[in-house]
Amino acid sequence: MKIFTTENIRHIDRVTIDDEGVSSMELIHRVAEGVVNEILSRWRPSKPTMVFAGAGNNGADALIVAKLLIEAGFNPHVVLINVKGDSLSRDCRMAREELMRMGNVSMTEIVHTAHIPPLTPDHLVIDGLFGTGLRNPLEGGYMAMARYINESGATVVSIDVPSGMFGDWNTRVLARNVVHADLTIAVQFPRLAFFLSDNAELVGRWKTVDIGLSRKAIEETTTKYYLIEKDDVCRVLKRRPDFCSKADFGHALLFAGCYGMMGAAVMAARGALRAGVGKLTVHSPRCGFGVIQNSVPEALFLPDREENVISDMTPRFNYTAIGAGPGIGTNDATKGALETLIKTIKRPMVLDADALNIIARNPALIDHLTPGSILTPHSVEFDRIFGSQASAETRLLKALEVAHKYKLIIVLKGRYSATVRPDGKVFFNSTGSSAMATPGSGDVLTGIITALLAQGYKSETAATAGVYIHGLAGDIAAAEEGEYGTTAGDIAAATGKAIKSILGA
Ligand SMILES: NC(=O)C1=CN([C@@H]2O[C@H](COP(=O)(O)OP(=O)(O)OC[C@H]3O[C@@H](n4cnc5c(N)ncnc54)[C@H](OP(=O)(O)O)[C@@H]3O)[C@@H](O)[C@H]2O)[C@@H](O)CC1
Ligand SMILES: [K+]
Repeated sequence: MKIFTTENIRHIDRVTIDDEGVSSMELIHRVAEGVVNEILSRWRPSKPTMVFAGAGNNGADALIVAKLLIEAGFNPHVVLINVKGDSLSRDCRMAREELMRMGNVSMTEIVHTAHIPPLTPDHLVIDGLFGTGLRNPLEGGYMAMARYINESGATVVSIDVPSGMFGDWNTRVLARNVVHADLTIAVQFPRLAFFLSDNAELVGRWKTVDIGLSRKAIEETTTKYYLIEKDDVCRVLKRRPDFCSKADFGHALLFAGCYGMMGAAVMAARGALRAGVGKLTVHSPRCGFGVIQNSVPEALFLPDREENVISDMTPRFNYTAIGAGPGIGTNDATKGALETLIKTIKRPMVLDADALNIIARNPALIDHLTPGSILTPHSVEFDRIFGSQASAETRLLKALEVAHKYKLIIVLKGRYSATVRPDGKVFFNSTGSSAMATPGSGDVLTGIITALLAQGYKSETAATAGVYIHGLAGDIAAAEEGEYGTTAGDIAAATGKAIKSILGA
């Protein structure tokens, strides 16, 4: 699914109104119906409800929501901001008239000074103060109103975006000056800001309401941001031919493990095997022999000459893909071995965990990475290499810059892992949950992506499909084991089921 910027959405909205002859009032009604359906599925009409409406079309949406709630038996109190009595947009004025025709509407219209009726924690707030027409971060009375709503402890449903938050970038915005929603119901599309962890507490849970914006305009409008969904992965995953052998599915090499961290090698190996690699070699220190042979007997074991750490990463065979990092530690011998590997290898690799920590200690290595190499850092690992970032937003922007500069694929791991490509495109992942915040989870991902690379998928595809498969495997595992009990082993074990469900076989 495309994720559009606010500017894109305004354009699509305009085309829908101008070319397809749908009136903006009709669109406002569709938004309001969608919002009210969500409310009716959660709360009874006896719920004390206050609707906050701003002067623009976000306010118009809110006023029609109030009307529909009254029709459904609710008794909402409406607070409408109409500075000096003449600031309402045309649609907001029409929505106000439509609401007032209901008669007996309980309303406070703020014209000069704000006097807001008391809000209690028992209240349901419908937040239609500001949507995508926000020009600057909230100040003065608007800011005070957002804070008042937040401090009330009421349950908040925001229309389109939490008021005070921009749909795209929020570098200049302070969280406490934005309405904190429990549920945000976005018009047609989720916003870029929803996928950045900084905004999670503002957006709450989110849903979209389909208001039938122009299909043609949606198709024709280009964007750099996407949400990866099942169909996208299904389209790129190749089905296996009837006549095939393991030789058709590549030979991957994993440099993984050290004394005390052999489990990371096991997790990566299991992920790779469940992701369909034809042949897998695990290169670990000698101490890992029994561990690998016993727990992943399907893999070949290649012992390092050292007992406890990897000291040599010279590939002795033309492997179709190499992954390095899980559990290797940052010992000097391993550091030297990885540096040599990075400087000599001419094909894209997957680098994770301690491989990233080693790069962080010698950032000049980045220049030697083969274009198309895939780095899979979580936020701390990313910052160690590319410098401390103030927010998830600046981290994403930095990732875009370095992915372009060094021609790398960077997977920023998190709730919505973002795969950032050299061409400036960002693919947010839609699968996975907090159940995957468990040791070894990232090692499984390294194994999956390395296995896809080994099978001949391009780096970009291996990364985005790998992240989706990994998240779906996490969802399948969590359905059995729950958010506390899911382990990396469960995620690895569910990887095959995830691929099966994507392919629909
Ligand atoms: N996408 C779609 O297809 C559809 C979208 N729809 C809905 O429309 C919403 C967008 O509506 P919108 O453009 O009227 O803007 P909105 O957010 O209501 O605010 C504008 C008002 O705020 C004011 N203002 C701005 N910044 C301010 C500040 N810092 N401090 C104080 N004031 C400030 C601004 O003042 P002005 O700039 O005019 O001086 C103006 O009065 C969108 O989010 C969605 O809910 C649906 O209805 C139908 C289909
Ligand atoms: K809003």
